[in-house]
Amino acid sequence: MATFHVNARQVQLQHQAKSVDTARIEQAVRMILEAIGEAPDREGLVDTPARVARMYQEIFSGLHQDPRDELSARFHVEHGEVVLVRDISFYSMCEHHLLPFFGIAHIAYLPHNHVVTGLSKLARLVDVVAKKPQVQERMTNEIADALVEALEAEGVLVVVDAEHLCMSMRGIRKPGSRTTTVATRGRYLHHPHEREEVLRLIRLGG
Ligand SMILES: Nc1nc2c(ncn2[C@@H]2O[C@H](COP(=O)(O)OP(=O)(O)OP(=O)(O)O)[C@@H](O)[C@H]2O)c(=O)[nH]1
Ligand SMILES: [Zn+2]
Repeated sequence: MATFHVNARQVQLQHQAKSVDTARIEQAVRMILEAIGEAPDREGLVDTPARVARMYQEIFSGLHQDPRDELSARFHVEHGEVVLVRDISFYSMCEHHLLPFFGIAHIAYLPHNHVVTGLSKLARLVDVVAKKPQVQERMTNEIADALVEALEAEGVLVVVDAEHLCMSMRGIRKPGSRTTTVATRGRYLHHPHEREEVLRLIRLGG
């Protein structure tokens, strides 16, 4: 069983590697360098298109992955109350400017029938939804939906807090401004006091 799991993951990684057309990225980066008035063949830039292609392969690796696959490790525990993992750091790329936005995600869920997933899997889930051109609201909702769909979680609360470089280093230029997004599912939609309790637990980490 464990062996199959590893093999499936290797297949998935091979698929990921193929899903980014590195040759086209290299051509495109070269064109951008020319378009901004640079000399792509000068010493410092000659390897840059290939470097950027390798980097995009890494930072956009979530594009062809199903977030729910990250939650395939499921087991029973004698625990029927909330599970909260706080302060999961992430880096994503804003789909409007292709500049990073980065921060932390907090994930809380109420297990269905005592079925939980591994704690690290929640962090893997954040990485998969972050590693593609994104907006923060969609990222937050994709995390919540994966938990409902894969774990049938009775309730989910996801809070994402991030800084967007497209607001800091260009445009409106407001470094330090932070954006908080929340996605609520299931029981927490209808039981505000329970939702408030989870938010209180999240604040304990602050
Ligand atoms: N809602 C939301 N907006 C985002 C996110 N990331 C970037 N944006 C915004 O996307 C918008 C794009 O606006 P446009 O007017 O098309 O682009 P722009 O002229 O570069 O806008 P400015 O950033 O205001 O200079 C900007 O207001 C960004 O702040 C995100 O994750 N969520
Ligand atoms: Zn942006």
